[in-house]
Amino acid sequence: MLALGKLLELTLAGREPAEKTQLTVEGVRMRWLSEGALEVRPPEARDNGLDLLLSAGIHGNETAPIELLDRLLHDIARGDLKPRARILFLFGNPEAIRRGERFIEQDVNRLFNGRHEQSSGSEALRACELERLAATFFSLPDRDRLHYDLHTAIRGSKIEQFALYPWKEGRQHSRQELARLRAAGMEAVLLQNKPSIVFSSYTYDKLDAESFTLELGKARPFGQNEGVNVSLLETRLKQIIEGTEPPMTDEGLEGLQLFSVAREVIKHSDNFRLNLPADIENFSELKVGYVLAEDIANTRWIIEEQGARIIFPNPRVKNGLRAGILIVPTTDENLV
Ligand SMILES: O=C(O)CCC(=O)N[C@@H](CCC(=O)O)C(=O)O
Ligand SMILES: [Zn+2]
Repeated sequence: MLALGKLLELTLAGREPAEKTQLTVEGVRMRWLSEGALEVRPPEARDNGLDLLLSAGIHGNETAPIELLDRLLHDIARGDLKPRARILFLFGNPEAIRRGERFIEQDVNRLFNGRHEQSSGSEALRACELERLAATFFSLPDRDRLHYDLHTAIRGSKIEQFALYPWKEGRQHSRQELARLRAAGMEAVLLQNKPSIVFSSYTYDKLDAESFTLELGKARPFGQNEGVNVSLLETRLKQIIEGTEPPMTDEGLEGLQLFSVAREVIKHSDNFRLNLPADIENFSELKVGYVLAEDIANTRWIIEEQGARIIFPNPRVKNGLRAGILIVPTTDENLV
């Protein structure tokens, strides 16, 4: 296998490859761009006009998605997977991946859409570099742009695999992309309704990609991901890469649960208290009237919404950041 197919090994060892560009037997060009960043370009005659950004390891302890990208890269480097799409592979936070931690000083996924400019340290620099790599990759005109930012969650979930679909003023969510996600094994999609500072929101908002955060199961260390079943996603990604994806129809949305954000719960101070059991699962339902959280100056987060559920509850985030998202079921009427 070509040395550049071993991007994960290089990243874990903190090494630069001796050769920065390599050609597979199929004429696919692999180009190392920076730590944890590799571009794959099919021969011009085979290029189908799709630019696909696949990122993982934005949180260093979320290893199942990193292993999935590693397998795809190996297949490409061996010539077993024959891309027709241009692809950018990104391992988001190399130092955190090496240490098996979510982050070192600050969460990279709270530093996009310019937030890194108001901050400092290696993770702010990395967010800036990831924005630059994505912007350069998505700068070619007249091409389709797709970004999947792959994650696993801190806790278990009543709905194991789901996507978060960013929001931008004046842009509508795509039915076709939701059908594609359904075929890739996603059981639910959270339709965002305001701007955000995560990586997928940056590529959706600033780079006009169709972008998603995908949650694939519970975060575990390398080699311990038997419980995370990514087979449907892996099959679909291979089809997208090779341009052999079956056509998507409206029926493709069947069985996909849609949610919208009712409120983001923001932690304002060290007095923040979240009234949930430590082992609560994502998508747990909360009854109207329940006091979800309390914060400084007698602030109380009381459930008002029928059918409310919680995802990503985390009272340990830094002040000013999201400590959970309250979501409610929604319909597909606003999709295009
Ligand atoms: O399990 C958790 O609490 C977090 C899992 C995770 O990392 N989720 C992403 C979601 C990004 C988005 O909102 O699109 C994150 O929190 O960064
Ligand atoms: Zn994550």
